Amino acid sequence: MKMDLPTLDFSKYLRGTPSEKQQLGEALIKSFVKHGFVKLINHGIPEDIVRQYQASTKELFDLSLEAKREFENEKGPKPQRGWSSKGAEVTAKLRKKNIPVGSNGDELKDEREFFDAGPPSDKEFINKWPKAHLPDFQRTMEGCYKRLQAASLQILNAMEVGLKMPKDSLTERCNPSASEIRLNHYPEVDMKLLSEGKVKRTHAHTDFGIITLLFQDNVGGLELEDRSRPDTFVPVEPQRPDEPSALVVNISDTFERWSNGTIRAGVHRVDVPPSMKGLANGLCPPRYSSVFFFKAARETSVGPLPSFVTPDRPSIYKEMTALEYQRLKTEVLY
Ligand SMILES: O=C(O)CCC(=O)C(=O)O
Ligand SMILES: [Fe+2]
Repeated sequence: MKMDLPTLDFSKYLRGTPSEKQQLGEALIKSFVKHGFVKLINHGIPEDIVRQYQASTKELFDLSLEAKREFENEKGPKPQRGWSSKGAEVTAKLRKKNIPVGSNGDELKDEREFFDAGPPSDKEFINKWPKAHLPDFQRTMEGCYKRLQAASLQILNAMEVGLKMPKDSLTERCNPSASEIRLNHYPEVDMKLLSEGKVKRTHAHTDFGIITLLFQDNVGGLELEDRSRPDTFVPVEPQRPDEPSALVVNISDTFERWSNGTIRAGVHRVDVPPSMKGLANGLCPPRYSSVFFFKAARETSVGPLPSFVTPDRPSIYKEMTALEYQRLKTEVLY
């Protein structure tokens, strides 16, 4: 079953007339309310940055296991830093619905390895880099980080326009930056393992931040929940090799909380490419994605914003800081 995920031309916001900006902002919010997702073309991130981001993703995971262990993430209730091996976290545990009765969910593994890095200047949760093996990687990632943070702020400004909120009333909650880069590698895998049902490339979940920005490769497999038919998932078209990069953006938990549940986080997962659905043998090709979790400043509240709380719609989420929320969520993963 296909779903038409809106593709919006973000240059209409970046370089448009006031009325084009307004239209884009409203279309953005409409898509987020309906799907929790949108695709943006002409997103303003230069193509050479996107290519560097994707090439560095592949280069990192091509390192030997032994090399990757030198910058491995330490498990715990805290922002993740460095490399996480296959099965290190159990993403499925982020969504209670995933867990069968009588199980704690530990058998619901993800067939993926990933890498996380926070703000370049982070003194609290220090980044881990593959310095000895890829000397330029850190500089490239820091460049990508800055450009993706800037793009995220522009998208959030466009959301303010769509929601008729004062300019910067949302973006002012994002300084200093606590966003994170996430690189994913889904290794080539036997279809038999994926067809058994317990192991997925990534089990269904929502992300923790405000919005998530994602560049995919040409393989396919990202799926989002169809809200008109809960618990069914539909594919997001993969990137076409001959077209400029499309940025996939989804609403994440912090925005759902800020909006007091009026704009819900997009539930998503990674499955086999659409052409391989239903096959129980053969090999599923490797896949890579380059992601940016745009987050609120650590001390900022992730409780509902006053403009979303009314006598008819009292607050449905607890007050806590963005860092407390991240600790709570990462604690569940291990
Ligand atoms: O690889 C993808 O397309 C999705 C990755 C994802 O959902 C995540 O890293 O949170
Ligand atoms: Fe995700």
